[in-house]
Amino acid sequence: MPDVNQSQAILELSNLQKHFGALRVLDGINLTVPKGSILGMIGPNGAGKTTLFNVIAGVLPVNGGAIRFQGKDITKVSVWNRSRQGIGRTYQIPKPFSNMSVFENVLAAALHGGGLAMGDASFHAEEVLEQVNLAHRSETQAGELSLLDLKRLELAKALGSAPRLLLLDEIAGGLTDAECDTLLQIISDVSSRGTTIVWIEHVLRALRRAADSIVVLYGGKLIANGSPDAVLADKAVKDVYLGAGE
Ligand SMILES: Nc1ncnc2c1ncn2[C@@H]1O[C@H](COP(=O)(O)OP(=O)(O)OP(=O)(O)O)[C@@H](O)[C@H]1O
Repeated sequence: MPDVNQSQAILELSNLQKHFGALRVLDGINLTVPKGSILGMIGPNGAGKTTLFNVIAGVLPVNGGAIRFQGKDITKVSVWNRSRQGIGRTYQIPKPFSNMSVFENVLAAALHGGGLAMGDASFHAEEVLEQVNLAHRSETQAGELSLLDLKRLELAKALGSAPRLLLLDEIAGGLTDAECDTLLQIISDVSSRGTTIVWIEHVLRALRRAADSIVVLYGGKLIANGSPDAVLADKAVKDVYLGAGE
C-alpha cells in the first residue's frame, strides 16, 4: 500500500487490542486506510476478521489502542454514532426483516442507521435500490429473494445510511462466478462514487479484481499488506492461508 499521510486517510487503527479471555484475537493492529480505496482483508477462519469489523463499527469495545475515522478519535464513540458519522457494514449472514418488503428494509436502514427524516430516507432508499439493481423488486418480501438479490439487499441496507466507509463481510460467498461478477460491478460503482471500502473475502478472485491492496490477518496481527498480486504470491501468506486452497 502506498504511504498515506493523515489527510488522505479515512481510517487509522493504532495498536488495536481485542481479547476474549486469554484469546488475543487482535494483538497490535496498525492500519491506515486511504480515502477512496478498496482494501481487501483475508486470513484463515477464526483469524479475527469479523471481530476487527465489530471493533471498527463499535459493536465491541477494544482492550487497547485507538481508532481514528476522518481524523477524529472514535475509539469510545457508540455504534449508533459511528453509523451516523459514516461507517456502514454488511453482515456475513444477511438477516433482513423477511416479512418486510425490500424497500421497507432499506428505508429502515436509512431512517435508523442514517438518521434521515422520512421524506429524505424514502428518496435515498429508492436511489440506493436503483444503484444495486433491485428497484424492480422493491415491493417483494425480503424472505422471497434469491441469494444474489439478498446480497444486493444487504448492500443496499448498508448504503442506506450513506456511509463514507463501507465494511463488506464476505459478501461474495456462495455466489456463482457470473453472480460474483455482477456484484463486483455494483461494488466498483459504489467505490467510484467515493465510498471507501474494506472488504473481508474468501473469494480471492473477487479481491484480485477489485482491491487496490490486501492485508492478511493471522495470529492477532497483520502479517502482510501490499498489492493483491504481491500479497497472494507471498510465501508466508500462502503457508498460513492459501495452503487451505484457493
Ligand atoms: N464474542 C465473542 N466471545 C468470545 N470469543 C469470540 C467472540 N467473537 C469471536 N470470538 C472468537 O474470536 C476468534 C475470531 O473470530 P472471528 O469471527 O472474528 O474470525 P474470522 O476471521 O472472521 O473467521 P471466519 O473467516 O470464519 O469468519 C474465534 O476464535 C472466535 O471463536
